[in-house]
Amino acid sequence: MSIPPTRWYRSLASAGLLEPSVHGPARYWLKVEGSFTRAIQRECHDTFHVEVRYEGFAQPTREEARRLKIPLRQKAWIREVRLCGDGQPWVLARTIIPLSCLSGRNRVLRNLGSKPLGAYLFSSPHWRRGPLETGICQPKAPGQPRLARRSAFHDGNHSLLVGEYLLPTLYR
Ligand SMILES: C=C(O[C@@H]1C=C(C(=O)O)C=C[C@H]1O)C(=O)O
Repeated sequence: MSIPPTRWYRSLASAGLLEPSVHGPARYWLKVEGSFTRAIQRECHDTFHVEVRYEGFAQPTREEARRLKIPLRQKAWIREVRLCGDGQPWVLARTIIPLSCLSGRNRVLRNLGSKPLGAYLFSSPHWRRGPLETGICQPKAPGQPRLARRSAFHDGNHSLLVGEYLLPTLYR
């Protein structure tokens, strides 16, 4: 299950002008504050786990590079996971971590494995979340996400970008 091309909007309201379904059952998940991992864990009856689909140095998309203000050809540490509740994938998450973010105390970001990134970001006093964007996906196959959310996290002048793509199983 891969991440489809996505258009990003500064607010839920502006995305809603094109895609009224943002105001449907997914709305809660598009807006929920604090750690998304925690919010998902609260919804599980039984188990929660993070399944790593990809972790390594790769090329961000042009749009991601522009959003992070990094050189267009510079590779970054990219992490793609599935957040699974009660054995089902509920969310696909894609995180872009620029090279400048991987030194010093943040070296651990390369060694997360199945530990949720949110647990690290929200337990550290250094990271602050920027505003939430709303994403409208262009699914290419049945079952792919249609709606997403994204925000940058900042540690001083270092930033990383976390996109969370909601699978219909989460909100239907
Ligand atoms: C940013 C958070 O981290 C979550 C955990 C992720 C991971 O482990 O890669 C990715 C995206 C988020 O859904 C959060 O919990 O808010």
